[in-house]
Amino acid sequence: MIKVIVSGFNGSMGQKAVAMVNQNKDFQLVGVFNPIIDSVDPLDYGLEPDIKVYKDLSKIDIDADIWIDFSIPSAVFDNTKFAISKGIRPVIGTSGLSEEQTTELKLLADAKSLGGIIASNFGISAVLMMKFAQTAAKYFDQAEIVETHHEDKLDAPSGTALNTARLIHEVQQKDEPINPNESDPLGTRGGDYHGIKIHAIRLPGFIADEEVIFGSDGESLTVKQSTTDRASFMKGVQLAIKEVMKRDKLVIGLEKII
Ligand SMILES: NC(=O)C1=CN([C@@H]2O[C@H](COP(=O)(O)OP(=O)(O)OC[C@H]3O[C@@H](n4cnc5c(N)ncnc54)[C@H](OP(=O)(O)O)[C@@H]3O)[C@@H](O)[C@H]2O)C=CC1
Ligand SMILES: O=C(O)C1=N[C@H](C(=O)O)C[C@H](O)C1
Repeated sequence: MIKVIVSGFNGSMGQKAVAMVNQNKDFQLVGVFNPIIDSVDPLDYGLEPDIKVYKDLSKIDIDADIWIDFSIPSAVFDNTKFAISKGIRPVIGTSGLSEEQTTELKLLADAKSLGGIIASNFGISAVLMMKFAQTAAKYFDQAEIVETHHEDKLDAPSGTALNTARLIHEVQQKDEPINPNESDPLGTRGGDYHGIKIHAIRLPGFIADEEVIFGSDGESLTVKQSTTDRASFMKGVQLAIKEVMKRDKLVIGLEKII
């Protein structure tokens, strides 16, 4: 039985993660964490009475194999560092980690031979979109990314958009802006990652969509995915949990293991 702690347990994704863990016969929910809660009574959250509810990281003292994190960008680094320090394998979905933070976490986990994953997106459609985009980047020199999310999203660009841009850049290895003479007083050309423009839309009526548009002389190619239910992320989380239990390194990106 794989023992799991869910951090950010009562958020939109945390609730899906708790439900998934409870439904999977190979997993056992042992604890949940969120510092911004009033009660530590599991019954107040519809949890079984033996589940430990924590609001203080330093008080987490239970035996656990996996730390699932769907919290907030400003907290995920400290949460992950804590999990690694306790030998709990991190399965991190929270966005907002910088490249430096990600590298530091990888070094910490690898030094302890601890398996884990930081995945910008656990959705199969998004992972395939990123893989297809990386393949297309070999044949198209120019790409722009448009990501659309619900209006409560705290960070922009999305972790998925940033990871897509990284994967494209890995192949293209370009660093210059496409048109350095461009005038854009309103910032309408979007963010710039090594010449790959990223446009972030925040609107009610959406969960998470992304399209990657490639352009070349006389032709274009669009790779697009849409998320219409957060439950879709849980297939990837389950797969990641089982996979990291067999590994001794921190993996960056679900696309590296499927
Ligand atoms: N990788 C993936 O596939 C996916 C990643 N995400 C990412 O997951 C994260 C969570 O998304 P979502 O569930 O929609 O957001 P929510 O705001 O719904 O949930 C976040 C939860 O974390 C809680 N929280 C606040 N501070 C901490 C802390 N220090 N430690 C633990 N929990 C804390 C919040 O509490 P309170 O509300 O009281 O502040 C809230 O309950 C985001 O970064 C999002 O981008 C989302 C979907 C898929
Ligand atoms: O905040 C979200 O909702 C999502 N966040 C992740 C991201 O930043 O890419 C994954 C997905 O896009 C949903």
